[in-house]
Amino acid sequence: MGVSRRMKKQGTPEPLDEAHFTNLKRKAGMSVMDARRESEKNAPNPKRRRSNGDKRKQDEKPKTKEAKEKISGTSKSAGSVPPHRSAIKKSKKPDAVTLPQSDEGDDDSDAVMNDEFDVSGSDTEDAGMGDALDSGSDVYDSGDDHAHRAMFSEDEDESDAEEKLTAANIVGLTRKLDKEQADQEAEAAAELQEAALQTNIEGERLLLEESDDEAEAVKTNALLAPDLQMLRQRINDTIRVLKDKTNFAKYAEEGRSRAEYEAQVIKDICLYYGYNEYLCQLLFNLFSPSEAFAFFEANETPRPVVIRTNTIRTHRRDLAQALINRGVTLEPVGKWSKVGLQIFESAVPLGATPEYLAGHYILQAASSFLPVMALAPQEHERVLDMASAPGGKTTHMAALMKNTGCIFANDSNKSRAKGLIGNIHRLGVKNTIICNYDAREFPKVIGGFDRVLLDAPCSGTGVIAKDPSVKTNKTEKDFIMLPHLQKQLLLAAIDSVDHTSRTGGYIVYSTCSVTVEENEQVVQYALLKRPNVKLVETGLVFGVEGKTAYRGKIFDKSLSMARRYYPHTYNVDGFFVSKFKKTGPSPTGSTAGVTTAPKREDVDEMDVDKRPVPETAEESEDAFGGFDEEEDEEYIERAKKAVMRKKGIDPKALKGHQNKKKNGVNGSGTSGKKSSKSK
Ligand SMILES: C[S@@+](CC[C@H](N)C(=O)[O-])C[C@H]1O[C@@H](n2cnc3c(N)ncnc32)[C@H](O)[C@@H]1O
Repeated sequence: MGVSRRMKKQGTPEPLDEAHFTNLKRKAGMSVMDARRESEKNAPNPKRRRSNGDKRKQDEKPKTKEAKEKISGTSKSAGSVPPHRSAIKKSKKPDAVTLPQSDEGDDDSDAVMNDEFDVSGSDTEDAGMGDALDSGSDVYDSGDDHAHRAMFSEDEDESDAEEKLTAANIVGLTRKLDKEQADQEAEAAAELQEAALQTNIEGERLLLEESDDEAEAVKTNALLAPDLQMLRQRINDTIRVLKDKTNFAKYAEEGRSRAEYEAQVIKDICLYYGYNEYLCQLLFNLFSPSEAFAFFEANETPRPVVIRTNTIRTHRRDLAQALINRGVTLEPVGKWSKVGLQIFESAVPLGATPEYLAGHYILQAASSFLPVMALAPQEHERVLDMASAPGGKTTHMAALMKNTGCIFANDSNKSRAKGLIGNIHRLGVKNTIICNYDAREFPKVIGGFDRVLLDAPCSGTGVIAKDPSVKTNKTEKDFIMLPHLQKQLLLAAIDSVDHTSRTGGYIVYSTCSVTVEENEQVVQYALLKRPNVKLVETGLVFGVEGKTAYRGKIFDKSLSMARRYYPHTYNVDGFFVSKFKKTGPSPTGSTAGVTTAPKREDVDEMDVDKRPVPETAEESEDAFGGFDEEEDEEYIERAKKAVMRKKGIDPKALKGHQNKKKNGVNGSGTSGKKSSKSK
């Protein structure tokens, strides 16, 4: 009972409650985004925001209990839980600070990475919780070493001790929460009556087509709050009509088709949340109408702030203790991860603690752990991370491999690689080579990997809460171009793997998008083009099955082994994870095998620069690993010569030949030499 309410965790999460989402940005006549901007403007620091909490909290309540259940598809009896932000607060907590942006990004847009979270800010429902949680404060009191030792026990996943500790504090908390709930219910009952008057609008009226002027008025925030409420109510009502055949027969207006209702609700959702119509329809089609509504709602609130312990440098228990001592309120992210910590509140900037600077953790969204967990790279393997910047997953892989073996961390975007290099140095990763290729070319560069991760560039429809610009800037063209690139990249990933690998032979394909076009359809394409791979279980303990059929398209049955993650079901960023096993060589004519990986003995013989790498990116001359072009050229020349010598070619002889060609000289060696000298 109380335990689950109090200790609401990220891991294997329960569906989100609608009340949590509805942080009513619905100020008079404002779009969601504008209202958010407005509230940020008015509440620049957490303290101020919190002082407004009560009023907001009132606003946030769903109009009716019934409506709440309809929208979220859950009811209290069905185990609906309060939002994740209803976490424990210390009785005397220091002022919270705005948390920094994540160290990693899950799509190729920089905007995704620029979001800032405020765990105690306007999006939370913590009004009143401070008092309520007095009794629980000692669990998170940094002085209570015993409590935290128990919480982060040796095997990192012990929950017994955690529960005992929690139980001791739960009675007072439960009483307080129950009282709050009773008050809310009384209030809701009063509102119910009021709402019944307001919303008892004839279906005909609800479905009246808006004139262009009216639609424009919504866009320009000229509508008054009641109209926005009515829009929301109409979405609710239409969703109810569309729920199933019975409801349609019962509630639909005579003469109106399902398609008309659908068109209406899409239009309303676009206006209410600010999506372009194409994307709205695409996302709406993924779910049942009520689930789609929950998805759109979930995109309006940020996901929990999570950090990943860097086990190269520390243990989660020690890190947790160190951060608690600094006034951070946290708890393990869930049983599914041994390295994640969910941050509820922090008195210090998480991107500037000594532990952060010493590389003990990285800010990383919980769902970004999943592709690496599925890949499960082993010690001493050779692994390729095809699209790796800024390195959240590369550094996770390095930690799982205990800094052994070798990771090729590639990204085609040199400027994004700056973050990758920074993270690699900060986190003490030493088994990684950074490359800057278009990954479609990779099998021609080097192959024979034990495992490959393709965390593909994508539209970012899973991270709309982080980057609301996706709502308007992703168009039909993106959903043609991106899958095209993703398919090419996936084939290259497959062709880069050594199917005879004794320990591996695996490829993980992931995106932070939820569209079928970028996920199942890409995987299906690869299965058709590469009969030498099959899908296997990801090994992930939670997640919705991949789709095997979608809008008339039938996919391979094995796609059910892929996993989908949604903000509204797991309170994590939207994600897709699939895992392939390569069972045979790539077909002739494919990119595979053009250049295979050199054998270990050959690598040892190669002309390798053994000078120490600078400790930090700042020490480097430029951010891309400190190489300058001239220096680079020298290394390339040396490596080329070594390769030539191995092939039995005299590099000097070839140099003369090249110089001749450069100068357009076809004649005698003398002129070639001359030009070389003059140069
Ligand atoms: C989703 S992000 C990768 C995030 C990264 N895996 C992490 O965990 O930090 C996708 C990356 O793909 C890179 N990218 C886009 N097109 C590429 C291509 N053709 N070859 C290699 N990388 C590419 C982008 O620069 C971007 O950094």
